[in-house]
Amino acid sequence: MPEESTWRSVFRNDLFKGKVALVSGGGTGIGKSIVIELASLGATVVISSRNEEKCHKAADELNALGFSGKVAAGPSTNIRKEEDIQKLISHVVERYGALDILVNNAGGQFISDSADISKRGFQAVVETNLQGTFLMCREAFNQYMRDNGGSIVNITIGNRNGMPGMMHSAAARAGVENMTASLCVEWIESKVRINCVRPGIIFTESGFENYGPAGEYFLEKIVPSLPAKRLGSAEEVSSAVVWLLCEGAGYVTGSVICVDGGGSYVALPLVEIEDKTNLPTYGYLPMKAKL
Ligand SMILES: CCCCCCCCC/C=C/C(=O)SCCNC(=O)CCNC(=O)[C@H](O)C(C)(C)COP(=O)(O)OP(=O)(O)OC[C@H]1O[C@@H](n2cnc3c(N)ncnc32)[C@H](O)[C@@H]1OP(=O)(O)O
Ligand SMILES: NC(=O)C1=CN([C@@H]2O[C@H](COP(=O)(O)OP(=O)(O)OC[C@H]3O[C@@H](n4cnc5c(N)ncnc54)[C@H](OP(=O)(O)O)[C@@H]3O)[C@@H](O)[C@H]2O)C=CC1
Repeated sequence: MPEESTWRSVFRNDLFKGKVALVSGGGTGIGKSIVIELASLGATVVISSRNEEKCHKAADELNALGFSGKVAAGPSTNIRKEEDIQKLISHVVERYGALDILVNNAGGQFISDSADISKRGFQAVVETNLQGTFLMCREAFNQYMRDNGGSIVNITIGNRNGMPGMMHSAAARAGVENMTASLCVEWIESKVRINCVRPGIIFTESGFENYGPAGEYFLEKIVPSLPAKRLGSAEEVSSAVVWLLCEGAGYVTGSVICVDGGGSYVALPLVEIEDKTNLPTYGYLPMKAKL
């Protein structure tokens, strides 16, 4: 047991006191839950997304709940646009004097068979999730973290077994995870740590609203196949994010934490596959039809 005078748990209320954080997509769902954690632990948090009004509403709501003044909406930002990102990062650095923490949570996709995804559709998803995350990281590094250090978490998606029906997003997020592996080495000299959190299926009203009946399919078909037998909560994601961001994770960089109730380790029925043998067999022993 360490001496009492030197003992201090990493889990304490002022963990992020004096820190300035930026959470993209922080006005809704998982992002909002990350904002609540960071502000509760003392950080000043800027949130941004395309819909500025939504971010102002969320900031007002959270400040009224007791985070008085700790949460602020930044300018409207589409992470598909480089100039929006440059303006957002300079806004944070100029107005708050720092950018210690960046959470790249903004992202999304539509559900589609891969054969039906147009070039524009594929580009839109890659620009949002891979290019957008890269440009946010690059600007945060160039405008602040290169000289001052910092911590970055990128939110990805449960893509270990691919993701039939959301191929474009799973591929883009795999790119984010590999980019993270490169950046963690390139930027360690600047004392920048960068990690990913890979959520499985997390219930957020905002997220599921996008999917209509496809969202219902997820709930009905996939949940019973999940080892945890339930969806995850936004709070279960945000608690992993704040741990990665905090000083207690000081030796963790380039890693990916799965928050998925074990979903990565089973084959999920993400698409219906017709019950007939349609892959031709190569071999000499006669096989029974169903084996
Ligand atoms: C453990 C394991 C767990 C495994 C299981 C894991 C489950 C994961 C569950 C994940 C949940 C979430 O991510 S929840 C988060 C959900 N939230 C979101 O997705 C919101 C953000 N998404 C978006 O904004 C959109 O999806 C995105 C495509 C990125 C941008 O859309 P925009 O309309 O702005 O794009 P545009 O530039 O106007 O359109 C470009 C083209 O995109 C295509 N396109 C856009 N929307 C389309 C649509 N609904 N259906 C078809 N095609 C579409 C068209 O081809 C468009 O071209 P034209 O036709 O020529 O115009
Ligand atoms: N819920 C789930 O099961 C899972 C979610 N994820 C990922 O977690 C993140 C949060 O999802 P969740 O909270 O569920 O859903 P939300 O729809 O609430 O979150 C997505 C956020 O991203 C913002 N956003 C989307 N596109 C852009 C853009 N081009 N520029 C700037 N902001 C953008 C949205 O705001 P606005 O529309 O105002 O721009 C919104 O606030 C997303 O990246 C999602 O893909 C990953 C795995 C599973």
